[in-house]
Amino acid sequence: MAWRLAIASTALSIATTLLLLKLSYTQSNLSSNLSEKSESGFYSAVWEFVGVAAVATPLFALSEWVDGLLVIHWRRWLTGHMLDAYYADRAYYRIMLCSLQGLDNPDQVQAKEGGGVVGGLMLRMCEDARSFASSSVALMVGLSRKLFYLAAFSGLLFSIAPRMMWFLLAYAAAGTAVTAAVFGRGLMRRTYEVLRREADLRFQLVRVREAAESVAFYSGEAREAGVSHARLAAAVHAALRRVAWEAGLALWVNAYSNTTLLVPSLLMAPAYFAGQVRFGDITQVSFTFQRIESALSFVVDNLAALSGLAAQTERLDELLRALVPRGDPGASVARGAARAGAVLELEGLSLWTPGGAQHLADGLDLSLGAGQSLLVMGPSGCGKSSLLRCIAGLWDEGSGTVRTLPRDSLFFLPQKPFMCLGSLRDQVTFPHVHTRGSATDLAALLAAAQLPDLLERSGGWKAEADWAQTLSIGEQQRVAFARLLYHRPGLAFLDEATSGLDAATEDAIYTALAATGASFVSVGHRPQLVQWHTHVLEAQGRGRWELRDAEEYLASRGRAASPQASGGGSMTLRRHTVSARLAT
Ligand SMILES: Nc1ncnc2c1ncn2[C@@H]1O[C@H](COP(=O)(O)OP(=O)(O)OP(=O)(O)O)[C@@H](O)[C@H]1O
Repeated sequence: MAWRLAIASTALSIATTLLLLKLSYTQSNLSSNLSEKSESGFYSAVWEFVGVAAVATPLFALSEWVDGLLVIHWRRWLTGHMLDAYYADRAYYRIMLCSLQGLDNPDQVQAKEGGGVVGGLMLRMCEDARSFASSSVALMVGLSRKLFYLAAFSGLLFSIAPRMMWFLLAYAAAGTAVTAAVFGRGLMRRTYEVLRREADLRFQLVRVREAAESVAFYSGEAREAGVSHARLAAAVHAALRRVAWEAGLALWVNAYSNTTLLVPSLLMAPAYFAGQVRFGDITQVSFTFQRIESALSFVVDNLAALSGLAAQTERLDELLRALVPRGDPGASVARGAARAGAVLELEGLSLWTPGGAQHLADGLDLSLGAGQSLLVMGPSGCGKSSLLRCIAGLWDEGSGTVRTLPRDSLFFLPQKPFMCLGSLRDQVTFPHVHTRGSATDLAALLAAAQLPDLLERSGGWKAEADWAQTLSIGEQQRVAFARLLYHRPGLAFLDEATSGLDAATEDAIYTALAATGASFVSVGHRPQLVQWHTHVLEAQGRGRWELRDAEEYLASRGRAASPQASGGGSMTLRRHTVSARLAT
């Protein structure tokens, strides 16, 4: 559609240019007949003018309308294309990882200093695509129209006043060269800076909105306001610098174009006084001169818009480049299908954090059979969630092999619950778009997830709310568990998915999970979780992990927690302290 509209816009540009050319002859006739006091000639020129104007007026309006449609259709295609690239191949996640490492913009320190250029780019993706589409269409249409003017009018001017044509060509070439050299790159840089600083400010405000409650609990307004004000100041500073450049450019453009105002009359006057040309020729030459002058001065007149377009193009290009997968970064984990009877196999798995700063697993071997379950334990930051990231295919840096069931038989409950935009039903069926099963089946899932009253409380399956803000973390974890039951995976992963729940609810949840017969892998800190698993994988530090049978693990813990052991003693002591405080 955009291509068809572009062709229509070009055809209309040609038609309107021809009409303008015709109009210049009509105007010339009008003025000449007036000055020669030829009444009949004057009125026939008037009718001619009315005829041309009657065709030209709707054509100009049609041309505007087609240009407007072109902007909208192109914008729709461009934004749709960028959204596809953003969601394809988990690019949104990859560029988040890259921006954390400051890789989004190889030649800049900006990524670290600005709070994530890619973060800002992502926020402005739709906005940038919209303004890119409108300004590029405006400039393209403007440029093509000027080229048609140039083609149509330069022959005319050459035939009437060749000296003037040469003057114009030389003048415009010099003007364009000076403008591009003095203002071009500088203005483009300033515009880019303004776009970037505005994106930084927006990024900060969105972050505060997302973490509003935490900021409020910390009474962190003053600090966050300080950061927002600093970013606003940076945006204003960038805008002031651009305005200064624009003022300089406006001064130059005015001087440049005003200089040419008198040229046609000055150059034509001697021939007119000598009776060699008619008066109408002077007006026609002035009209033609202005058309050609404006065509040749396209760069001078539109430098601000061109530099804005260049900055927008650069930003979109940066984002598109970030969305394209980089070449193979080197060693990466191999993947395959689990062999018969197994649901998860890790063979000699070595895992690094992205960028390779930390070694999280060193030659880990593990095999989990159907119906078995594994609890991953270890101190905070040892790499428990990262193991799941690697199994899910989010992280790849390392070596060894991961074999699992097919991706659609796996289901991950991440550490931070995610509530999508949409109804309560959407929360349970996410990421499915179409619901499987009846409302009663879904209600049974909520009941199994220990949320029997949520449906009624929320106002039905179609109720929409900001679920991430209105449900407690524990409730969000239970909704996520209902989601897991809905998808009935062969192998489920629960990353501290019950950390917000009391022990009784956690028990009920694991009972429901065990009843499904699915294999599952949990990440957790609480020792009482062990009872629900057949195996325990515990971090030993420096990337080493120990796999044990759950019973063996409990037996060893029992020995360690005997009254003689210091850990058991301190736990008892703490309980006494609490009850003493309560009694007081
Ligand atoms: N995107 C990332 N880039 C680089 N390092 C990261 C990234 N994400 C996490 N890490 C680091 O990897 C290490 C392991 O993180 P991980 O989330 O796996 O810890 P964990 O054992 O699950 O911790 P917790 O129990 O606190 O959830 C941490 O030191 C963390 O700082």
